[in-house]
Amino acid sequence: MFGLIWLTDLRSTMDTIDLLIMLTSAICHDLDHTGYNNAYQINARTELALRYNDISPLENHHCAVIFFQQDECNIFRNVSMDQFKRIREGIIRCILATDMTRHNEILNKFKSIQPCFDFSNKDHTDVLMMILIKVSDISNEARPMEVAEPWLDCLLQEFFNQSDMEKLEGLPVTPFMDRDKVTKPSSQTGFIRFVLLPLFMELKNLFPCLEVPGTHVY
Ligand SMILES: Nc1nc2c(ncn2[C@@H]2O[C@@H]3COP(=O)(O)O[C@H]3[C@H]2O)c(=O)[nH]1
Ligand SMILES: [Zn+2]
Repeated sequence: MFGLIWLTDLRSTMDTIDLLIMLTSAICHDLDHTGYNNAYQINARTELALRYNDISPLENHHCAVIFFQQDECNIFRNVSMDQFKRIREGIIRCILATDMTRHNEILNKFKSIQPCFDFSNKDHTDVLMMILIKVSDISNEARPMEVAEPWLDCLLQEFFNQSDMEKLEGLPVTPFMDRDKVTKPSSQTGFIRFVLLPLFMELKNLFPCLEVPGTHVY
């Protein structure tokens, strides 16, 4: 997120509260993650799923953890009431946008406003902020291989751990997490082609400076 803000020079088009919202959301967006995704939470009827009525249980939890912090851990203790209201609303919007079941909804919204994007229109910048946190969230593959691959290995380990648990508990097995069906290349080619690139390409259309010369994707 920090890199994206710099590369797209958002400091000249968005105000500092929005930058604070984006950076804080990026840092906190997976706070206290259990390592099991929403589908598991819902199918296993975990405490989180019950608490949040199956509605983005993880993302609701990550976000709530931020605002439960008190005293010296409350990073908002010095902001005014009005600023707090705006920051809280923005962080909730950004973190809830990281639920991948909302991927197409948010991407389509961005596509529809893209031709007439206006930085002074709050509806537009709200969608852009959701897109930026989504891009940051799934951007591991945009990093050099020696940085990305160890993190990918951790991700696949987490996936396989979940599908093993689903098998053990007799729950529906999440296909893209099944060690008997997924390999590292098959997982990544599908994810990059169908999820990552369509999202990244839309952001590049708004910010052509994000395209690295000589890497045009057709
Ligand atoms: N297969 C695959 N999935 C990814 C990759 N990066 C992010 N994701 C998925 O996108 C999800 C975004 O939200 P989470 O961080 O909860 O969990 C993440 C993973 O399920 C990747 O490089 N490969
Ligand atoms: Zn998440």
